[in-house]
Amino acid sequence: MPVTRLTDAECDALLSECPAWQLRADGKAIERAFRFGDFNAAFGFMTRVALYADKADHHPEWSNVYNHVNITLTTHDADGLSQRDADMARAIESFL
Ligand SMILES: C[C@H](O)[C@H](O)[C@H]1CNC2=NC(N)=NC(=O)C2=N1
Repeated sequence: MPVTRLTDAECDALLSECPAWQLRADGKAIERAFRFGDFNAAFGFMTRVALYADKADHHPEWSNVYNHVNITLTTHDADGLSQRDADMARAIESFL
């Protein structure tokens, strides 16, 4: 199902609201690195993100090494950024 991509203005607004996120060089994703006190805290965060993703049917591209988590958000159905990514980034920030 085609999904509408964010406009440049919407993308700029998202990045100014969530300054810890960076726009990927190709402009099709946003990414952020997280560091937690230990693995337990990192995995608890990942669990909250996973529950959000399952409910939203919108899934991150992510990795975890001990207390580090890296997340990339993009909308495959749009081949770029959509409102789903903006909503998810804001939700993720609220988990911190
Ligand atoms: C069929 C299912 O609803 C789609 O494949 C969903 C699943 N999760 C998704 N996650 C992301 N990041 N992008 C998508 O386009 C997407 N599409």
